[in-house]
Amino acid sequence: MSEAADWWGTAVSRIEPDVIELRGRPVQELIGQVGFAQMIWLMLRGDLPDPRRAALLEAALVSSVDHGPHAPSIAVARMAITCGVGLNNAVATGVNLLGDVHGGAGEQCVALLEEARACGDTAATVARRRARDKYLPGFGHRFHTRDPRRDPLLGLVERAVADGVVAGEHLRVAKEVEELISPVPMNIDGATAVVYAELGFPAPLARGLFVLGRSVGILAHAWEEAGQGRRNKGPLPPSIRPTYLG
Ligand SMILES: CC(C)(COP(=O)(O)OP(=O)(O)OC[C@H]1O[C@@H](n2cnc3c(N)ncnc32)[C@H](O)[C@@H]1OP(=O)(O)O)[C@@H](O)C(=O)NCCC(=O)NCCSC(=O)C[C@@](O)(CC(=O)O)C(=O)O
Repeated sequence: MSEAADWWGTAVSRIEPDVIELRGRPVQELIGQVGFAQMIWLMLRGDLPDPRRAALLEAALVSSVDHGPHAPSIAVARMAITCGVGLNNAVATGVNLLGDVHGGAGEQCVALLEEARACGDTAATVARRRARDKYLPGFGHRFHTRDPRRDPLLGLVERAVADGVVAGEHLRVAKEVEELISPVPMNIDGATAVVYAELGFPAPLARGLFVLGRSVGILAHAWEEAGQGRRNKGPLPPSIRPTYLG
């Protein structure tokens, strides 16, 4: 193959006149046959998951869709749309707020679970990590003392472990961490990280997958806000002035 043809060489898709193949499968065979969670798996990993694994992935995506205008990623998207930008800009604004502290901590949480698993001593791993940073990724919440998304997600993983679908090692370690830092609760980044790690997704994809799920809620909120017709809506009602500290 020539250097020019190799420039964007990809194993993800093959597009030729009248041909669209995604991960080696003609798109005609995918449309109407494959669910969106399966499609995400196929595109990221190159194969199709069995229905149990696809259902776990879908559950994690569903659980991270929305957390209302309290959540920074939702609030900024709503604010953005009132400034006259397009829906795509509003969605990008919300997605751009997902990071180490909000919605993106799944990446570091998977790494933490891997580290504890490899070390074989979760308490030692937690102590080592907390000596560097008092906040462990995937744990803690601004107002939930028990995140309502945790139990259903971990319950699904427990069932998958019982049925031999996943190994359960990341689940075990995550529960040990939670116990060690109790009462700090596991949050949604942590619970989805358990699912993604059990399914074998590399750590950075835990963040990428959270972005996909949350994009749905961001879009819904931006669309609703657009319909309310407010213009140039700031973070506070105009009657409330930030305290001047000068
Ligand atoms: C999330 C938050 C900033 C909350 O802080 P908070 O303000 O509540 O905690 P603080 O007041 O700082 O701490 C009080 C006491 O608990 C201790 N403590 C707290 N967290 C601890 C922890 N992780 N490991 C050990 N110890 C901890 C701390 O050391 C202190 O102890 P002490 O000093 O002795 O008093 C914090 O946990 C944190 O950075 N987590 C790690 C990053 C992470 O996982 N991010 C994902 C969060 S989920 C999300 O983004 C999605 C969301 O749910 C968002 C939404 O809507 O909110 C949605 O769906 O959109």
